[in-house]
Amino acid sequence: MADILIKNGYILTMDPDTGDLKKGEVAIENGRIIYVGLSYNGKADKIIDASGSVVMPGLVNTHNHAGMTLLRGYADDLPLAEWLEDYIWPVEEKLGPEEIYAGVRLACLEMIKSGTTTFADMYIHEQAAARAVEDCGMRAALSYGMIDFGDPQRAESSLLKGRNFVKDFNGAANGRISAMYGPHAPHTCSQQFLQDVRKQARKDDVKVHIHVLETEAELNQMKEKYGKCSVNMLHDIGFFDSDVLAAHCIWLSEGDMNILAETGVHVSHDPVSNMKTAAGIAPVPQLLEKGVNVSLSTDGCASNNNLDMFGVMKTAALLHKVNSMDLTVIDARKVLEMATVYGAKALGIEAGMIKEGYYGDLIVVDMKRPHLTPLYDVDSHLVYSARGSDVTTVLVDGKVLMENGKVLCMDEYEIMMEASKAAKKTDSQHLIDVLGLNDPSVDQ
Ligand SMILES: C[C@H]1O[C@@H](n2cnc3c(N)ncnc32)[C@H](O)[C@@H]1O
Ligand SMILES: [Zn+2]
Repeated sequence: MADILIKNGYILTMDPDTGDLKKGEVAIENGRIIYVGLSYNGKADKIIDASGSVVMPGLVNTHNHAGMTLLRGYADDLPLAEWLEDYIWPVEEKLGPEEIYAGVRLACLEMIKSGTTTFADMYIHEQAAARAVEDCGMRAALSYGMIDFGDPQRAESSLLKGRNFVKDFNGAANGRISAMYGPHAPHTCSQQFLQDVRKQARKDDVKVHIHVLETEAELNQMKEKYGKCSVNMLHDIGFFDSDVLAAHCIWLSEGDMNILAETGVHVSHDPVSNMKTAAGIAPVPQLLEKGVNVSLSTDGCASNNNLDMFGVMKTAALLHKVNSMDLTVIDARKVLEMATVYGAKALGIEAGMIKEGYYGDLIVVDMKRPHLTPLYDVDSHLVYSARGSDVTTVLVDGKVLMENGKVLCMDEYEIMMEASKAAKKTDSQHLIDVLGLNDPSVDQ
């Protein structure tokens, strides 16, 4: 007997072997998909009616700093280096594990409500992020953000934090959490430190998550320091392998792209963040052409400023069309693949497709909405017309986290209250109390 049977939906399997099904059924048992087809022959404990909806794999957001929901709108419209160094890094010092827990809970709530089932993260106090992920039921690949700035003592303490995180959380939450090493970037970490991290990751058999060539300033700094760009430096020290997830990858030469393709590095593309911070435009069509696995991501909430992967999908498509002045350069199906299949591949998880044996990580998108009417082409609507708020039901690991728009795995109001309270730790003079935290008549 299946645990859950989803009926009457348009099944966007994203699986080239089966193709999509205009009206199909998906059965889930013990967290895994056990049937995808026209009609399931067995019984199920629970039926989900997906009439008028698309059933698709949950979206995979491959680069986030989830705790940064607390800094949403804290400092905007500033040059990237100034934004990070003068605003974000100093205020992060004020945030402890309890605040980050509240911020990541808020991030998870926002992601679940907009159809993301898995995310990759790199941040401070990451054990608090792991706790939040464990509590809410999402899937995540988490890493402790490590920076040494060339200071051997910082290198040692950072690596220790990273190692402890991997030891404590890789495989946690019944396998929903995987741990990665998260050296911040080639210009904030010394070469020695990057080598040490690389060695440790191989030893522990876990993946590595890093920012690469987000800004032209990084490119110039690297050339000055090493006489070569970040990609060449990382390649020369043997850092690159198919277990590396590199975020941004904007300032790439043709040779750099070839290195990423040859070494099997996965690229996480953050179009909304890159546009907002004016970091540049990653050469995504060229990377895809060379066979690089490019997935999609929001980046942290402070540079986006939300975690809606539907917005990211649309932006990715539009950005590369206008940048190349060729609207065939990236189509809706390719964008959907990047947000599902390629994301799961980057993180090495059996998800991103509705396929027998894969995790029961899927979402239901309601198509009975004015902005989705009429319906000729499902791919087109999902990428160009839909929004995260069209997602009604979300399953992760075969558990229903949201059903018909109601979040079951947490109390929405409480999460917003706790995050708003945590945001007070920033000491910002600009925080506006919309939830009535300071009103004694509001139950706290
Ligand atoms: C893990 C670390 O990464 C920082 N961080 C957040 N957003 C960006 C970005 N766009 N580029 C570089 N670093 C970033 C966080 O502020 C944290 O300190
Ligand atoms: Zn980032």
